[in-house]
Amino acid sequence: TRAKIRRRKLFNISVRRGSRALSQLAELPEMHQMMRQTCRDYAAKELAPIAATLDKNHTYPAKQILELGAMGVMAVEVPEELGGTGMDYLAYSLAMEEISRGCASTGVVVSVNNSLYIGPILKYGNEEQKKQWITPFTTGEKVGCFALSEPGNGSDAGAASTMAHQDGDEWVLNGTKAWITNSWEASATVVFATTDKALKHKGISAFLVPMPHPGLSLGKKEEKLGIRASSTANIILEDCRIPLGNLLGSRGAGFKIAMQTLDSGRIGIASQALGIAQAALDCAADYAHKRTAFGAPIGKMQAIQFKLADMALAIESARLLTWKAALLKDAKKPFTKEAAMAKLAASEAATFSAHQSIQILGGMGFVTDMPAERHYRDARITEIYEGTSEIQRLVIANQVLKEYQP
Ligand SMILES: Cc1cc2nc3c(=O)[nH]c(=O)nc-3n(C[C@H](O)[C@H](O)[C@H](O)COP(=O)(O)OP(=O)(O)OC[C@H]3O[C@@H](n4cnc5c(N)ncnc54)[C@H](O)[C@@H]3O)c2cc1C
Repeated sequence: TRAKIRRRKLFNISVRRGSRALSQLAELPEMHQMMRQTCRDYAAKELAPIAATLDKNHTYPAKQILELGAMGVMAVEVPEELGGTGMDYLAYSLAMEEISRGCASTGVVVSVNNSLYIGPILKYGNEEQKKQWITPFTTGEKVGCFALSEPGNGSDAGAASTMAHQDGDEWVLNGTKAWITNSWEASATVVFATTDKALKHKGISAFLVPMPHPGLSLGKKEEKLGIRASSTANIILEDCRIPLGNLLGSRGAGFKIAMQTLDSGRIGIASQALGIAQAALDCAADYAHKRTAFGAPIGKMQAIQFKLADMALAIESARLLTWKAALLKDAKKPFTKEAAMAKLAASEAATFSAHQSIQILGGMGFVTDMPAERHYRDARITEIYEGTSEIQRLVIANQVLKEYQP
């Protein structure tokens, strides 16, 4: 009987623990609700009204990034003693969704600073590096970037051809990094370069490089389909010298650092995609109430209702996956598969919803008077960067096959 009671108690505890985690998916803790509401209000008031102009003129949202810094959104996961907000990845995901709902370009600036730049330094940096390379990047005054891709390799990141060799007490970097978000505004970058070519991906190391810096120059700003208020350009390294102490993590650990960074980053991009998808639904549902055809609001027509239902379903399913990936990361459990699933589901929800939103708006969906066409353009990148949809499927399949290893 005692054993039975013990089992029942254990069972109750685990049910209670489980239900606490589950209840986070249904109803967020108070601090998280506050973060979500603050970002939602800010995005509705300060970002949504200017997003079209920022997009049209390719304007970096400098003032808004400073304001987001003051709100604690530029370094959500960074401990308070380093100048950050000291919250978790679920909070970061909520902030990213709401900011991107207002302006997806602003969303990607926030995401690169939080997950791609600060993320690896927080995990692999020593105390001195954290103080020097994280704290000034928590306020929005400085932003960072992440230089992994190259003109010759994106998905196949292990084939990096940028080289780093040691010369006395310095590293000397040579090569070209491609597609680097935030590069034109950044004050520092994490750069991946090969220190030992014979070791292939195990010979890649990560470096911290200040910007601007002698030997580092920028390519032209890419003319993009979407997220046009964020800058994307090559970073060219020609005998770029940095102190030996700017190595991040150990020599040869670069590929692992990059892959782990992208695992986390994908939760941020999933959240950006959710924001775009939600904005597309906001726009379409509002229009469905107001637009009349054949004597009734188009929202009364089942064909339109089914589109709205499918959009809402795709968004809510992807949101649950995204929150689950964030909760696993926060619980320090493996989340590679879930982050890839979240990114895949949310980016496909975004392109699907943006497509349907234009259809619901008809001709008005095709012109810049309404935000639907921008959502459609902005959504597309979420299926490409931080791993294409094909790469997410490979990551998921790898994990699934591991689970079934005979
Ligand atoms: C706007 C923008 C911002 C970006 N920001 C950054 C940044 O800040 N930092 C950074 O380092 N990079 C950045 N990137 C680069 C981005 O991550 C890459 O473009 C992406 O990883 C794809 O690489 P690729 O363009 O070289 O395509 P490729 O790798 O050449 O892929 C071409 C096609 O082949 C498919 N493919 C490739 N390998 C496989 C495979 N094994 N199985 C099945 N299909 C495969 C791909 O899915 C894709 O459809 C950015 C890109 C853009 C467009």
